Formats: sequence, C-alpha cells, structure tokens
Amino acid sequence: MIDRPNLCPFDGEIYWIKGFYCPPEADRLFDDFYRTLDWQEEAVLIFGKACKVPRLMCWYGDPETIYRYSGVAHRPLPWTGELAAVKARIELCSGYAFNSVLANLYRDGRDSMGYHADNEKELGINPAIASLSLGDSRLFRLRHKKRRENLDIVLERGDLLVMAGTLQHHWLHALPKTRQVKHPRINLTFRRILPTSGR
Ligand SMILES: O=C(O)CCC(=O)C(=O)O
Ligand SMILES: [Fe+2]
Repeated sequence: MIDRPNLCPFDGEIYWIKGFYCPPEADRLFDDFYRTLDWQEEAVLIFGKACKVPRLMCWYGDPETIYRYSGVAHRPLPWTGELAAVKARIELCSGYAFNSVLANLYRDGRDSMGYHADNEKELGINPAIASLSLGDSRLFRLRHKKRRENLDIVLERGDLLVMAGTLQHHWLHALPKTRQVKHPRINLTFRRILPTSGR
C-alpha cells in the first residue's frame, strides 16, 4: 500500500515518507500538541532504583487499548480531534489501521530513547508502527541484533516513518542523545493494540 521503497536492507520493512506534512502544517501540529497533550514524566525501576525517563510521554487511544510501558499499565486518554485527524490521514496513506498512539516529547538533545524493539505482546507478531516527527530534527538509529549493521535516518518535522514486517524481531532502534539539538521534538507513534482475546 505504501508506494515507497523499503529502506531496510534485510529482516524487516521501513518506509520513510519525507514531508508527509508540509512545514507550516507540521509546525501548527507541533504547537497544538505541545500545548494540549497531557505530557507526563515517567519513572522506571533500574536495579530497584527509580529513574526518570529522559523524555515526557502520554498515551491516547480507544478505551480498550491498555498499554504497558515503563513497567506500568497505562489507560489511554480519549482521542483529541487533532490526534484523530492525524491518525485518519496516516491510515489512509499507509493502509494500516491504528487504535492508539504513544506520544513522546524530547525537550532538547539531552532527552532520548535507548535501544529497544517495539515487541510487546499486545502489538502482535509483526506490528506496523507509524511514527510522525514534529519539531526539531533528530537522528533515528537502527541496529541489527546479530549483524554489525546500523541504519541512520535523520527525521525532520513532518516526516512519517513506518516500521513493519519482521523489523521488530531483528532490529533495535533508538533516538540517541545529542549536544547539537537545543529545541524540542514531538514524536507520535501510532500502534494497533490487539484485543485481549486475540493475544
Ligand atoms: O522518537 C522516535 O522517533 C522513536 C520513538 C519510539 O521508538 C517509540 O516510541 O517506541
Ligand atoms: Fe520504538
């Protein structure tokens, strides 16, 4: 359905739709989400010690989409009109259906996300995840789990990245810290949480 080349050389699918939203529209969305989403600071237990997650997060979706992150089950907040509109546009372009979105706010280059795969069981076997970038540009880095192979993508405001196929089994991804970035970035990752009966 996505008429773009698969950027992933093996073991998965990555599609990059640069300028999915044009700069003025991306900036308008950034301002709206920055002001109106319910940004929270989360903490995780690392060796029994509570550590702040280096970014702000929040979770929106259909009522049944309970999602576990930072070790805690999160109930979704109801869709805002703007989030629902973005979801509809991404569904139309990608051909995938989503029922929730995890929003991340990186306040500046000191905020980050470590290497991980989005492989929680509530996402199903080969999840499609659509990630919209707003605000400042950041490096998104993929690393193959077995081979010494990295794939770097600089995500700019308005870009849409879709991860699909077997990618989450074979690759990790991260948003590394950087001294160069002084401004905030918002990332919305649209996901489909399977109903409990389907797990
Ligand atoms: O901020 C990004 O581009 C990545 C976010 C991500 O990997 C996630 O939310 O699982
Ligand atoms: Fe992720």
